[in-house]
Amino acid sequence: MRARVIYNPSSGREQLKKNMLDILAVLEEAGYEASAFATKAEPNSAANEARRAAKNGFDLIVAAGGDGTVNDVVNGIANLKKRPTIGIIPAGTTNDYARALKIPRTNLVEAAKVVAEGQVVPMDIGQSNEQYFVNIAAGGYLTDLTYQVPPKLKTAFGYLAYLAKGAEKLPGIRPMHMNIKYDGGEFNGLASMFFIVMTNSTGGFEMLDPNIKLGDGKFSLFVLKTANVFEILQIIGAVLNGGKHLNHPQVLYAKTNFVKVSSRDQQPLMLNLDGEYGGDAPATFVNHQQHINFIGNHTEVYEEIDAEAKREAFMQSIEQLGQDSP
Ligand SMILES: Nc1ncnc2c1ncn2[C@@H]1O[C@H](COP(=O)(O)OP(=O)(O)OP(=O)(O)O)[C@@H](O)[C@H]1O
Repeated sequence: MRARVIYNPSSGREQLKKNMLDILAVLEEAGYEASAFATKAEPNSAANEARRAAKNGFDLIVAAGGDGTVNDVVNGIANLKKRPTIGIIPAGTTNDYARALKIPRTNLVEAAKVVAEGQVVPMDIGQSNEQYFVNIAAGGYLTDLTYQVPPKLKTAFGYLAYLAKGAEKLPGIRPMHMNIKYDGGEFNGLASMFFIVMTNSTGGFEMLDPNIKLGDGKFSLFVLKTANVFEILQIIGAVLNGGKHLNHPQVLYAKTNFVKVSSRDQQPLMLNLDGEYGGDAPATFVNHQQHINFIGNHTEVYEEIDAEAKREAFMQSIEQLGQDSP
């Protein structure tokens, strides 16, 4: 068995570099022939290496860095027929996906040990047009504010910081026209943003959707129908209060395996995939059920589905998309 550790040498105050020999030793101990690749500060560096390693038959790719590195590694291998298992060693400023998989986030070598144990969690992967995302896709007028939130604030308060930043800019907030089609429904009207969530580890919010079940092939779709800051703060309060936001009159909530978004607004409806700018609407989001095996530290038993069931579910969503097209 061969493992390729793809690490971002700039993340986590260079701790990865310092611990790399120990990390490789842990993997070797577990029976892997392990090697490491340091990413470069250029687009797709991790993606290109992940793709190369997958094509060369590596069994395990370890994404060592923040959420950006995980997203990049996934984008490198998601459209390959034979996809290696992915492990994570969290070392970024945001490590939401590692948290969702219950990988230790304070000690890099401990994280490597969990990866070496190799408990597989088949995870759904989202696709937006040609790009893939693992955790969250969002869009709207507020979305561009994520780029203005300093990384430190991002860590401490996550999406709360992001929304607070929005609240601070109250006069600047306005709803946009959005048309959002999903399994069993359609929203057509004004909204300030939408979220497509795949885990319950998204920034400051630990429980955006109490009904989330990893690997079920469903997105959790939220449309925030208001741009009124008091209502938005009320909704945030309801989220923190244990899921009361699901029934809030200004929140549309649905479980769906596809989402199709367009806008007639004069401003572009900007998209954000796993925290990075992901182009503008129109966009089609599809869910590839249990598409990539990640390593997690879960005690729950996952209901694995077979290839035929996955294919059927995917074809169904594509069919529905086709019917919805103008
Ligand atoms: N050698 C490098 N030097 C500087 N930047 C790099 C290098 N390799 C990758 N990067 C950049 O690091 C970013 C990804 O960061 P990553 O997600 O790993 O951790 P992070 O900086 O903590 O960010 P995040 O907030 O997503 O956790 C990408 O923008 C990528 O281009």
